[in-house]
Amino acid sequence: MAELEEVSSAKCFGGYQKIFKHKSAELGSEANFSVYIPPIFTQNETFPVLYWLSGLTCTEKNFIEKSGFQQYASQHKVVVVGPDTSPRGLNIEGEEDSWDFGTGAGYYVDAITEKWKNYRMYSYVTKELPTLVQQNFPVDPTRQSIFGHSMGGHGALICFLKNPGMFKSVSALAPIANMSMSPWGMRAFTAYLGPDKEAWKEYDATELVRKQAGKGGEIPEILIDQGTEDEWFKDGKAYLLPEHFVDAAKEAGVPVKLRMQEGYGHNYYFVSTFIRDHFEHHAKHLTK
Ligand SMILES: N[C@@H](CCC(=O)N[C@@H](CSC=O)C(=O)NCC(=O)O)C(=O)O
Repeated sequence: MAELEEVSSAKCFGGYQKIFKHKSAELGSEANFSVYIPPIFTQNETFPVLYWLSGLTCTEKNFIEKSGFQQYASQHKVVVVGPDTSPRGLNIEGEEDSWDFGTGAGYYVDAITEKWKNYRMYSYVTKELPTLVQQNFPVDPTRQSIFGHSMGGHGALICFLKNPGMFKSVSALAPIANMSMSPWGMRAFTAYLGPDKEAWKEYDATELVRKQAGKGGEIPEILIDQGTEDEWFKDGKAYLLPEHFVDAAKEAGVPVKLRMQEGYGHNYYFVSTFIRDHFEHHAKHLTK
């Protein structure tokens, strides 16, 4: 069993907000992740688990320090796990040069180019981390869901759509919903996946939802919130493109609720405002 080292622990809403580190086999580097454990009243009790994926520049800390989610995790009795956003400290040439590429910008894909071969956040999030969590924390592996913000919203959507049955539900706040058409996505996919755009489709939420035609009845409603004053969305900015995802989902018969939130930006003020709704969305699937 992989060894976990506790980095920090703080009591919060009756439960504990913790950070752990370990040596990741997928990433070939040390990796940190956060875990919120709700109050435990019964011995051997297990909880559903909700995976949170963060956006560009984030570590495992942004969400736990800025969103205020712990009160809802405590109330709904859900374990919440949040990984870092890329491998770190690999000394790859150029990995520290940009805020939206390299370190802090793993985009939840498994890179196939030689230079970025350690950037395997997709396998880390869908395989290594859930295994670690199931081995070390009181979770029920049959009740898992996933959500995220921006790059992490993209990550949540693709992890859900690529793994039917693994997650009970998905939601996203201001996701990068069509990576192949987003300037962020085009740069990252070219570097991590190479120039063949067919390979990009495997990690593009809009392309993946398009492929769900005929399976709509099996997919629970996907919740997406988008701020109208989001600097990556307003005035025709084409970084997020939630409308492309909604159109493709509609064609495929997949239920999506896109809520346009008047006046909100791309920041954690927006995330913290709507995070309660996202817990309620997932609790309907996880706690019944
Ligand atoms: N250049 C800025 C902005 C970076 C930024 O806005 N990051 C967002 C995610 S964007 C898409 O994935 C974020 O979540 N930031 C963390 C936070 O705590 O606000 C910068 O370098 O900060």
